[in-house]
Amino acid sequence: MSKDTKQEDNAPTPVTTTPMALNPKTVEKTMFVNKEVLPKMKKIDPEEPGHLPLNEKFMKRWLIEGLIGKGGYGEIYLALDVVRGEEVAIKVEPKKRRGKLAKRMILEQHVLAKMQGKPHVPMIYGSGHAEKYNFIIMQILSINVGDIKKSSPNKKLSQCSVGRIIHQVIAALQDLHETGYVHRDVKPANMCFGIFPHSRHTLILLDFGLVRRYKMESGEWREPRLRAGFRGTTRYVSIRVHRRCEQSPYDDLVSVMYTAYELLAGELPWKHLEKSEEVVQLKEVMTENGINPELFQGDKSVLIDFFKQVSEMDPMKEPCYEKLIECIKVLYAPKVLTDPYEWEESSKGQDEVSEENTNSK
Ligand SMILES: Nc1ncnc2c1ncn2[C@@H]1O[C@H](COP(=O)(O)OP(=O)(O)OP(=O)(O)O)[C@@H](O)[C@H]1O
Repeated sequence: MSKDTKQEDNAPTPVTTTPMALNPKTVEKTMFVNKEVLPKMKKIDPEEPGHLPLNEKFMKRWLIEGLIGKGGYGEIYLALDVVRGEEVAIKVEPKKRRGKLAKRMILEQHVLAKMQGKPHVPMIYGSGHAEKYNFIIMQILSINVGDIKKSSPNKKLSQCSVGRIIHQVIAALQDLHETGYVHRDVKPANMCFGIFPHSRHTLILLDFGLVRRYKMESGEWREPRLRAGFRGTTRYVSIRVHRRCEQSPYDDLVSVMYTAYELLAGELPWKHLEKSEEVVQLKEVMTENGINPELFQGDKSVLIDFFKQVSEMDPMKEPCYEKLIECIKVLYAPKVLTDPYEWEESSKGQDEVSEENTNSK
């Protein structure tokens, strides 16, 4: 569960009927999935109630193969769609939480449905509700960026990978913001790459359970509340969120800024602080009186311009996404978004070796 995340406060949209019709246009063939790139399975504690049973069919169609993700509200399973012979991800959330109807996934499927066709959101193949759960059937993705970082040899990513990740997150947020919503939980664990040769360099933003509408269909911004509840994850939220301000696109971009720092530097300066008041103090030290050079020494200095641009933005205005992208491109030039990432380059050697071994048998 995201630290400090709470129940979404938007009006819910009803879940689609059970199950929503599959859209053949959005169904991607997953028959030739290389199991090596699938997310690692988590152990299921048999004592803990509420899991979907392994090797049984959910809704008579999706054979549950393992647990791949577990948040505070829902669980994500790898499953085989027995009708199409394809691997999918199933996100489930109990319909009731502490006696109340759970709304997060209802809102999430609503926003995901609106965003279908955009390059940086997961494709959804169906959604609805079963006896005890709300569920979303979606495109299966690779391990998340937070776990990629953790498994890299020095627990950080190269400037070139970070630049390309951040470029794509900004593009993902531009699409979401243009639909009228703010994400409110941008962090490395909510970013995954695709698993196919044509999608493995495309970053997908996940977890739309905390979104909030900030502007109307007309483009007019909603009146900000004087005091908003805390939504997000302490490590990545902006100073404004600590101060309980209404979130705007600016706040998502501040989370992108902290994400960039964490991926590049290995950790954020407040990683080991437990109290939210201490975290916000250090965030203030970092940017409140201009960018603090102490915290941007060595390799981190490449982030100074990006930090300046984001932290000097007006939170009440639409961001200039193109300018931010131009600024972050400096980190990965002359590479391009389709070039292999460092983790592929290290596994490429191994793939070649294992292929050679197979061939020589
Ligand atoms: N479609 C997918 N394919 C592969 N892995 C996924 C997919 N969706 C989610 N995951 C994995 O599951 C993890 C949790 O997913 P998600 O954030 O959507 O769940 P959540 O219950 O809303 O979490 P939280 O309580 O942290 O907000 C992600 O970090 C990711 O690693």
